[in-house]
Amino acid sequence: MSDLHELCYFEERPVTRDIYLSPLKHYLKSGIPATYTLEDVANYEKNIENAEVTSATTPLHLICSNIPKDVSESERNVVLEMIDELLFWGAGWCLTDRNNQTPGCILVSRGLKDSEFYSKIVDAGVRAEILLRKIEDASDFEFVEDKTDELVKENEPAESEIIENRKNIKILKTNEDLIEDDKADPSYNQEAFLKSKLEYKDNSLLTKEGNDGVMMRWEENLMQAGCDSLFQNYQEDETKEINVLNIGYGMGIIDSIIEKKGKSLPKGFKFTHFICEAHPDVLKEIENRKLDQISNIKILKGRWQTELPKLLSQNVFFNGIYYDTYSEHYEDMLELFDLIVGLLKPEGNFSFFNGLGADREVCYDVYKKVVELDLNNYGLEIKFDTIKIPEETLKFLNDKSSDNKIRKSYWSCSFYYHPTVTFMLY
Ligand SMILES: C[S@@+](CC[C@H](N)C(=O)[O-])C[C@H]1O[C@@H](n2cnc3c(N)ncnc32)[C@H](O)[C@@H]1O
Repeated sequence: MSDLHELCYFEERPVTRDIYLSPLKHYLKSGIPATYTLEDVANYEKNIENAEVTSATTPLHLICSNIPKDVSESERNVVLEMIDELLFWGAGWCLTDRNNQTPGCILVSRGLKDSEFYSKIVDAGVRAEILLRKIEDASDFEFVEDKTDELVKENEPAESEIIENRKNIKILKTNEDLIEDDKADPSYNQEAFLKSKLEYKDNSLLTKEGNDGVMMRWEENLMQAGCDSLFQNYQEDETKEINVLNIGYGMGIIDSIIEKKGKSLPKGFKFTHFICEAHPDVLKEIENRKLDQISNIKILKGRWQTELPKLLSQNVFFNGIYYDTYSEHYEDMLELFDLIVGLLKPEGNFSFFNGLGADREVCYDVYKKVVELDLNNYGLEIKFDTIKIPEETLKFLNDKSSDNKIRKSYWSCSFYYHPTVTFMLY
């Protein structure tokens, strides 16, 4: 073990600046990388060069594993400064150790989720995600390329990155998974998805070839919460013309709930329910269910990217908009926000299926903040309600047995952050 790593076990108490922080600063300033791992040390001691890296147990992992349970206030401040120092020198907030844990995951498993240590990791994640996006945007311009390379080295995790798959769910991929990355996968690539065959079976909508869950019945109470958000302020609409838009029909769960709600509106309200859907097999199902023959339902056949701009020019405005698609990415959501601000009535509400980062709690918390910052840029604010995911649902979703019809599980958090978005200045 190196001297740097040894510091992170807090064997000597109390934890003071002199014993811990000063030497840590010294090691980092003298060139030891903040991402120097136990695995690097082991390879060095065995004289192994260019070893394939499969895990990264960094000083930040060790600190998170070893913060004493009985840490005093002054010790806590020193540990927080050590975390700050490591993050300043580029310690990766989302690197994974041999147990596939990030530093934040370790804090969660030790019951330290409500601590300042955890907040620091989450804030570092938010900064890194936003910075990376800016760098990606800036790399379109040649004149900034050299500088951004340096920034990437300093801030980008070396061996893992956040990517997204189905339903906008951002997942942390480690180096092993990255090799497997398949851009032609319908759960990742929208063009491939729209060409793939889908089938409705076992209370789910699945891709025929891959058995990936596009939509599943367990999300019913999340859809109920989504619908509740859309109708939150309809009483304030003086025109009494209530328009609700659902983007992505899937199994039509939220649409059935929206229809029921529409029927229960007080007399005098004129209710129209718009559904935007792009997949041919789902459009066929909509036809089979004869939804296009219901007078207050309007089906927008095509991708929202094509259909919603048309509404803008027709001056249609919405009391509620819900977004839940498949095989789209966070960048698509950012594009959608441009349209949301144009389509939402001033008292309107927007909500979406929130799978952003949901494969592990720390990523889910990072994206809870990232999306808030992005929406704030549009003059929108977001409120989250936490909904518990039942144990049996989690067990079913993560069941690896051959009986389970879904190929890949897409949910592992024991709770769901349900979002409701409104204009700040309303
Ligand atoms: C997860 S399902 C929606 C489930 C729905 N919320 C429910 O309650 O059953 C996603 C749906 O979005 C559709 N979709 C995917 N990308 C789309 C796009 N760009 N525009 C419109 N619909 C899209 C898919 O075909 C699929 O039917």
